[in-house]
Amino acid sequence: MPGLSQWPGEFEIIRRFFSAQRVVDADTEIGIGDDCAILNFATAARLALTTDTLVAGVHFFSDTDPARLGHKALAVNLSDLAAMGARPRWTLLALTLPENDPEWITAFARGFFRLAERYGVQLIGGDTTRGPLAVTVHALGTIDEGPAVKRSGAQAGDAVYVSGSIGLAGLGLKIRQGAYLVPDEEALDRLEAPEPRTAFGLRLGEFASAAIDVSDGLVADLGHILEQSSVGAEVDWEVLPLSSAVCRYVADSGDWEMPLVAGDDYELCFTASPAYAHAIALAADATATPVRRIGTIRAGSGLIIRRYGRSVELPYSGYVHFSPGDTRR
Ligand SMILES: Nc1ncnc2c1ncn2[C@@H]1O[C@H](COP(=O)(O)OP(=O)(O)OP(=O)(O)O)[C@@H](O)[C@H]1O
Ligand SMILES: Cc1ncc(C[n+]2csc(CCOP(=O)(O)O)c2C)c(N)n1
Ligand SMILES: [Mg+2]
Repeated sequence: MPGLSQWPGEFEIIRRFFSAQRVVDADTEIGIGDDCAILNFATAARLALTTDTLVAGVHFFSDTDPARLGHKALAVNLSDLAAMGARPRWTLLALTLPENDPEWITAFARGFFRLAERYGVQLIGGDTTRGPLAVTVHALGTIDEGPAVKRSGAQAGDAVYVSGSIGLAGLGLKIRQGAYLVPDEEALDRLEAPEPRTAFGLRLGEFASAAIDVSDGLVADLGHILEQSSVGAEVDWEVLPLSSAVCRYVADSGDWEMPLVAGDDYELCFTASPAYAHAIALAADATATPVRRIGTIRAGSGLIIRRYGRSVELPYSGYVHFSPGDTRR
C-alpha cells in the first residue's frame, strides 16, 4: 500500500505539480508541506497582503488555455501589489478542480510558475480541493521604504495618469463573447494573460499621491480614488491611450464608453502633483512602461469626461458582482 503522499489524489497533485519551485525566498522559514508557511524576516520592511479569486464562467471562460489561467491568477494579485508600490515576494494558491487532469494541471502550473519566477515570487502554500473550477491566489509583498501608495491621497490640481492602454481586455471579452467580429490577438492576450505593472509600481512611491490598478474599469477604479480622497476629476477622452483595434471598435460600434467602463486591463491609474511630470517620465522610461496623463483632479466630487468639446458626468460604473445582471463588461 502506498504511503499517503503517494495516493494519486490531492497530495500527489501538490507533490507533483506545486512543491518543486526553483524560487526560494531567503526569508521563508517553512514553505509548502506543513499546516502553515512561516516567514521570518528581520528587516524593517512592511508586509502588503492581497487576495483575488477567479471563477470559471465569471472571470474566465471554462475552456481558457490553462497556462494563461495560471498566469492570470497570479498576475491579478501582483497587479494589486504594484498599485501600492509593494515588491512581490510570496504567494499562496487555493485551487478547486473538477477533476484530476494531469495535462491541464501541468499547463496551469507552467503558466503560474513562469510568471512567479520572472518576478522572484515563491509559492509557499495553498489548498487543493475538488469542486467547480475556481482559483484563489494570495500574494504577499514588502514595502521596503517610504509610505505605501494609497487610494486616499489625491489632491485638487494633481494630474491623473494611466499606464499602458485601456479597453484592450474589454475588446478581448467582446471578441470572446462573439459580440464583435474583428479578431485581435493583442486584445485576447490582455484579457487572458495581463502583465502586472510591477516594475513601474515599485517607482510609484517617488511621485504618486494615490494609485489603484484597473480591474473593474477606469471609471470605477478612478472613482475609488476620488471617493477615498474626497475629490473629483476631469478626464479628456481624446487623450486616452487606446490601441488601434480599440479605436476601430469605438468607430465601428459608437460605444465610446467601453474603454472607460470595461475591466480586466490591469493597468495602473495614479495621481501626482504636476511638479513630478519629469520624475514620472524618467520612471516610465527606466521601466519601459508607457504612461499617459489623461486628466486633472478637481475639488468637489464626481468624474467629468470631456469629449469633442462636450462634458459628460459619468457614474462610477464598471464591473460589479451582484449588480443587476452582473455587468458583463
Ligand atoms: N470578503 C471580504 N472580507 C474582507 N475584506 C474584503 C472582502 N472582500 C473585499 N475586501 C476588501 O475590500 C477592499 C476592496 O476590495 P476589491 O476586491 O474591490 O479590491 P481589489 O482587489 O483591488 O479589486 P479587484 O477584486 O477588482 O481586483 C479591499 O481592501 C479588500 O481587501
Ligand atoms: C467569462 C468572463 N466574463 C466576464 C469577464 C469580465 N470580468 C469578470 S470579473 C471582472 C472584474 C474583475 O473581477 P474582480 O472584481 O472579481 O477582481 C471582469 C471585467 C471575464 N473576464 N470573463
Ligand atoms: Mg486592485
